[in-house]
Amino acid sequence: MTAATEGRNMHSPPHQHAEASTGGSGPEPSQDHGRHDGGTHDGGTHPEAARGAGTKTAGHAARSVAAHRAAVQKLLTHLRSADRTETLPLGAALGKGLAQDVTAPVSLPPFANSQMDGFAVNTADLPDGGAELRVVDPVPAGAIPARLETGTAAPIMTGAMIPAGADAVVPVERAVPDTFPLPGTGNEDYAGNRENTVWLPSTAAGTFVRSVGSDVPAGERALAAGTFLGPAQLGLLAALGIAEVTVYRPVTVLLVTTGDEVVEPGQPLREGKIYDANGTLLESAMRQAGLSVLRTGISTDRPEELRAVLRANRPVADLIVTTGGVSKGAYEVVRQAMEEQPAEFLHVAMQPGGPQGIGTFDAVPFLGFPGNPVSCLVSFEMFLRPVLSGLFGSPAPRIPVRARLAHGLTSPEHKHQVRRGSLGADGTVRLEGGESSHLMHALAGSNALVHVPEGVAALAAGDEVEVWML
Ligand SMILES: Nc1nc2c(c(=O)[nH]1)N[C@H]1C(S)=C(S)[C@@H](COP(=O)(O)OP(=O)(O)OC[C@H]3O[C@@H](n4cnc5c(N)ncnc54)[C@H](O)[C@@H]3O)O[C@H]1N2
Ligand code: MOO
Repeated sequence: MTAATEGRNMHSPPHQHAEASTGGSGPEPSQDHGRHDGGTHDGGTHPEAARGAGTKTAGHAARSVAAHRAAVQKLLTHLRSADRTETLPLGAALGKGLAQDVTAPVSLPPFANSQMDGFAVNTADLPDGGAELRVVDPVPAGAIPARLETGTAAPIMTGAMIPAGADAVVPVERAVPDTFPLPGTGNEDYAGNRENTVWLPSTAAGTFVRSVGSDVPAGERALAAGTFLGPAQLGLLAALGIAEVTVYRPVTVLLVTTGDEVVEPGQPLREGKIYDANGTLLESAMRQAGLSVLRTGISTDRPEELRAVLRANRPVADLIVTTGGVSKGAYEVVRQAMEEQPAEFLHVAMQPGGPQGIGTFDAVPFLGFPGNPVSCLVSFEMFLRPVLSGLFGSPAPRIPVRARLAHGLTSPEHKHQVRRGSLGADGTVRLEGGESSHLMHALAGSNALVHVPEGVAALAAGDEVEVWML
């Protein structure tokens, strides 16, 4: 939105919300206790509060974060369908979401084996006080050993099959002598001494034996549909002998940034213009989350141009995401481009990222994120990322951790505030920058989002908060 249109917005009539297209989330309880101006709690020091000062807006209650997330989920649920899956070799499946349950085709381990380099024994041969046992042929990993006869001990290597008749392994360090016979020399030890026997201490049955199926038995569900495939999950599939896996195909996002004031990085910056941060910021966040992203270049503030861009590219898009042009002005390009479409523009009780658009454009799901860069990333993290995680198992969900604030903060009581911060190794989190959503430098110096839930107006140093690592 340009300065000129901002000026005009101050005198524009209150915006009437479009018919809700997503439905389903039902009437929202009032979240904002009569404040609908998109400003903050601090009585006008926040730039966005100053910008909205004196503006009277329609008395619609803000939608809760949970309700908006549910609306986003409803908008995208149809993308979780069998015809949107593909079967890939394990090496290509990193970071994808598993589309079907995987049942273990074999047991892990597939046979009982030794957890130590030592002597396979029958514990009945080792009474209290230990016993001297005759040493028989060693069992290397990969071999099928002969049955262990009563009164004998078989040198056995880690991972080698436990001989029939043995029920425990004594580590070589606990044997006397604590060495194995030289390979190919029968019972001779490394020093060349004739050692036909070894003394072993008393041992409980099962000691250092990795029993068949103790990790996962054949026939059991090894991974559930919707699991994020990281190194550990792919490693498990490999251990089970599975070479290919069925995953969800990436969602393709058509990402369009807007604004007459916005220019591509690398271009000369004329007066009154700013560089497009949102395109790179969101494309990066989306690609990191496993999405396929199509960029169109920056749309001007002319709605017919934006509509043309969206129409030209919509056939390849599973989802359209725009930035900017969604707040209260009369000349907001995204709102205007969506006028004939089943989309609504509303306020979520969240800061930043309050103004949001949601609906469809020519039947393609559409999300309109606000123009401020931090608002864009917070919108992605609060709505799109968790919904995609829940539907497809990819990206991996953010793991909420508890941390102690390094210093106090204030927050608009009627909104869920998302601050940016740095979580240190000592478990304290330091806020980076203020609450304003244009603070890219502070965002770039952060490693976490800090959540201050609705109903909280102030927190002190040492108070616990929920933090999401970025
Ligand atoms: N009267 C009101 N005014 C505003 C409200 C409100 O509730 N009532 N909400 C404020 C809040 S909060 C936000 S966030 C913004 C959202 O506005 P828009 O989505 O319409 O976005 P714009 O006005 O186009 O831009 C906002 C801001 O972000 C800058 N911008 C836009 N695109 C980019 C980009 N690609 N890269 C970097 N920066 C970008 C733009 O220049 C503006 O400074 O509305 C408030 N106003
Ligand atoms: O606070 Mo706005 O919600 O800056 O995104």
